[in-house]
Amino acid sequence: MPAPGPLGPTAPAPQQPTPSIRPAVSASTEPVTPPAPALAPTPAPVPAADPGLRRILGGPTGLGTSSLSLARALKPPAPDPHMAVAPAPAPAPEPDQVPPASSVSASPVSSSEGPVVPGLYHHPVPEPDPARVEEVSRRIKRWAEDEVQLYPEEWEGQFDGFSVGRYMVACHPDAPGIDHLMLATRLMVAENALDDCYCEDHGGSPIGLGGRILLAHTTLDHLHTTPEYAPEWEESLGSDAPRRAYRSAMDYFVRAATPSQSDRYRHDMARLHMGYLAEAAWAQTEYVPEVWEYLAMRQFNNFRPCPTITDTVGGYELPADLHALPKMQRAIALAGNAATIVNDLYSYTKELDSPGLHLNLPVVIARREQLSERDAYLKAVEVHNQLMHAFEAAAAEVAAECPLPSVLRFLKGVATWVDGNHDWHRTNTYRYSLPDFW
Ligand SMILES: CC(C)=CCC/C(C)=C(\C)COP(=O)(O)OP(=O)(O)O
Ligand SMILES: [Mg+2]
Repeated sequence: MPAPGPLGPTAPAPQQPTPSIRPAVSASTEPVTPPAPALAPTPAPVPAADPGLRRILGGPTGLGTSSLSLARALKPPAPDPHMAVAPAPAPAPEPDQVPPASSVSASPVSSSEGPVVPGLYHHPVPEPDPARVEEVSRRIKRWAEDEVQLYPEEWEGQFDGFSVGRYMVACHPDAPGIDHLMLATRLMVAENALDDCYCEDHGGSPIGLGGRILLAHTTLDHLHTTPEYAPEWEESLGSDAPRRAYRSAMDYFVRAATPSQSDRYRHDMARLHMGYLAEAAWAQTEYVPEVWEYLAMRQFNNFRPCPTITDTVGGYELPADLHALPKMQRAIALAGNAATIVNDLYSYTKELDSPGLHLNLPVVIARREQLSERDAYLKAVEVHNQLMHAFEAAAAEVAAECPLPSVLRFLKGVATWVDGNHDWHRTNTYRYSLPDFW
């Protein structure tokens, strides 16, 4: 098997570097002025004619206010020859029309396979481009098996059942091509490998998790140390599947991203790892947190690192100072929280069946608020819906205050990721099934 990707300046190049996504400046020789993003040949288009963006941008509503909408004032996007043609979305309703059928599901069945959680506020997505899904699925399997030796043969069915190709194509419809999609797909696989193998049901345990996670985190945020100790660290990075996957996926990512995008990702992964540790500490002491405490933990043990790479995957950059705006941070946190509670709802029965008490929002609400399982689940749906509405309001606020093309495209990308994430959970009937509450 070939060796995994490089660790930095002294390490060999990855096996299949993709010339089209090689950055102008090597990640190891970061200039004072950040280089242009390697994957951003063109400035971010302004996707304002899209109803999805109108949803994010919001603007005043009510009779006679449509001309005030920020989204309507913006130009439509320049056509992108690399982008898959998605079915044209339906036009946004005028204020006196009925709201889009997309908003709240009253029926447990949506258009394609897999029921929607009844009452869940969500937005259906176009069917992901099948050609992209097929190619991403083919390439990710080659990467998992040949480059990082991710799983033993007997886990192959679970890898296929995860359907990560469909997941990432649905979440990143604006990716210029397969190489960009692969950046997100490798990271998604690596993140799940670590969660499964360190924390959950593929050999994971809360005991000693802090040490294991910290060492794995150095695949993303390298150890800088003396020549005496560096070789042992370098060797450790190939010593288990999660570390091999993190190291390789990050290596590809760093080569494609700007330094500040890579740093953003490292920071989000540190947040994620802190969340894993809180969850593990509570499992170890059998502590059932209060609902707000659970929500705080789940804000860290969260999908956040996935939507926040939407600009790198889209081939442009949201500048660091705009990403850091408090209102942008709020919008990102709410998006991550809504997306993560979607997981709690769809994985509820899977987690009830797992050994021990697996915390998720319905379980914690039932315990802490003395509600029946059904009422607690319905309350968790309501919490999710409030988070989604809060995200959309927060995103509209940022867009109104800072209507720059990169900001608008980033917000749209995050919203699209949230919708694609919901759709993946809904359609992944291999992995998830709904409780029988309706
Ligand atoms: C992809 C990514 C950043 C994952 C990090 C955390 C994670 C695995 C989730 C937010 C999903 O939640 P959970 O661990 O409950 O996953 P399953 O329900 O087992 O699918
Ligand atoms: Mg879950």
